[in-house]
Amino acid sequence: MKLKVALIQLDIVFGRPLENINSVTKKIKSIMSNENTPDLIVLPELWTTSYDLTRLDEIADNEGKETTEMMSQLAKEHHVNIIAGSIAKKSKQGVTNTMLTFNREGGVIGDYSKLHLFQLMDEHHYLIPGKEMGLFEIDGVSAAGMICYDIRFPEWIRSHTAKGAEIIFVVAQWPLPRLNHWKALLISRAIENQCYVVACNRSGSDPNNVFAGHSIIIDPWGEIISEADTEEIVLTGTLDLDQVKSVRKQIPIFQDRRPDFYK
Ligand SMILES: O=C(O)CCC(=O)C(=O)O
Repeated sequence: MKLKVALIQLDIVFGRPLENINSVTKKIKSIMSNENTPDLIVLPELWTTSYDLTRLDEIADNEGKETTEMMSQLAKEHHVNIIAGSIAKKSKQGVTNTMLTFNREGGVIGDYSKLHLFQLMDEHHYLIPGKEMGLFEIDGVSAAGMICYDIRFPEWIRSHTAKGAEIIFVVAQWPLPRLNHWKALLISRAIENQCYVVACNRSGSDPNNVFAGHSIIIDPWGEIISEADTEEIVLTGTLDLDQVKSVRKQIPIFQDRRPDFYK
């Protein structure tokens, strides 16, 4: 089983959802007008609003309705799976940083809200954390979604791969000064979980940060399949899911682990 992925590494206009929605729609249509179309498209974290947290009351998506309508329509029209990065989703309880995933029929198959809020970028003052796991199934493959800072918590990712996830999708707004952490953490997560890691970061800057880009696709052996630079790009790659099985057979860490001792 093979899965072709396309990661839209884009610069995001600060606090202007409409402009971002228009430019992402154009990019998705352009990707899907090529001959070699992907099975799956991935967007970065908070791609509609960016980190304009003080204006979330005004610009967060009410129950995620606008994003759901638009992405569902695009997924269905182009018969493509879409991991719609994450958005600021407003509900009665507060605003979450939420990753919505759509299948080729336009159905919502994943709804994961960031568990670990990143204090360095004030998330804990404006957002509430999620309460659910990020597991979903895409074209019959078990996968999980993670949002940016989540990758610093290996136990969170392990709890998903222990339940069968073979691909970890990461959406991010990871700042440039910690680019070395981004790469080291993602490669480590791939090696220790013997899974694909598909990570889409943003490029450009906002009033407070310059972002790293360097979206990346890593195989279950920890090898980099493709990697972006800092600029806007559509990064593509093909995942061969048989490789997950063969690496897990060669070094059977899921059989050998001793969770009873990990307290
Ligand atoms: O952990 C980091 O260094 C970056 C995390 C981050 O930027 C985020 O979660 O938005």
